[in-house]
Amino acid sequence: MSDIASVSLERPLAEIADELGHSFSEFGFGVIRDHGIPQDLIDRADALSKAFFALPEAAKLAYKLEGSGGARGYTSFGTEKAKDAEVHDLKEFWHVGRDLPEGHALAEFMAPNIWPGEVAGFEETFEDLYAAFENAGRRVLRAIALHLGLEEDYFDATIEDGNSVMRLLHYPPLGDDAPEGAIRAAAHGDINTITLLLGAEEAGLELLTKQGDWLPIDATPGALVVNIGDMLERLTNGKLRSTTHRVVNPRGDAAKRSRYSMPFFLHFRPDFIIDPLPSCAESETGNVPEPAISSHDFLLQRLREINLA
Ligand SMILES: O=C(O)CCC(=O)C(=O)O
Ligand SMILES: [Fe+2]
Repeated sequence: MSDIASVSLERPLAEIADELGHSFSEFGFGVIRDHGIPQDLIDRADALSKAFFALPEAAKLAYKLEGSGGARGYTSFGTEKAKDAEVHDLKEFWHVGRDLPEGHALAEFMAPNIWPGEVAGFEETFEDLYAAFENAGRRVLRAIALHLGLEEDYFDATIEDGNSVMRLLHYPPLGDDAPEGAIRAAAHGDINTITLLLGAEEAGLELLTKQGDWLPIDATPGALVVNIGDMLERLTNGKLRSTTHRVVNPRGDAAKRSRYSMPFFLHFRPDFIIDPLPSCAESETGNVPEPAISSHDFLLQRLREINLA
């Protein structure tokens, strides 16, 4: 078994497509260097995320939108629970989504963003980071398209105006009062198309291999960890794997430190129909294709399972 691929996104896509594709088939994960998201933007975003989570709980709770499924703004510690988990995750987070112009045909699927007034520069910085994540994600999907034998730009139209969500995550230092068995992020698969994650150089992220072992993911500082979500797994009839992963609690001194990370959950357009690709038929993957479903309906199904809708 080879290792998780680590590739430079500056290389010609045709050269990296299969290396990445095989890593996504075997592990569901790949590491991307030279992803084009400027380091100074990442540094600013990190600092602002830390500044937000350092606010008093009451100030943060003012940005919790009841009944919105946590799609925008703040979700407090002790809310999200992985599918089938007994206890909640040890994390709090903030969601930034796409801002569509008023009257846009897809506006009904995407609530407007809210911004914490206490943290100067938050809106501008995270709008920029959202756009930078999108560009990197589009390029990764072009490599995936080549690997699948599709036109390079196949995915471009499928993600245009998609309801991708950027999550700023804070796992506080471990308290003594955590429920038995609770971990920073319990084992789960991501729901979306692909996820691009910044901050994985801080230890804790692990994936479940096909053989059933937990494999720590170690990323070089500044690299993007990319994983396949359930929607792309369904479209490719399991050829690309949406792999179960988790964030374990650190031991020793690290337990006294917070962990911060920033996943970008790249989504298809809400009206994109996830209909398994003919090139990923049962004869190729051994799986019976799932029926077609719109990306929006699929998302709703899954959010209900994790307590967010
Ligand atoms: O914080 C991390 O490293 C991973 C987070 C994650 O898997 C998620 O939020 O879906
Ligand atoms: Fe995840």
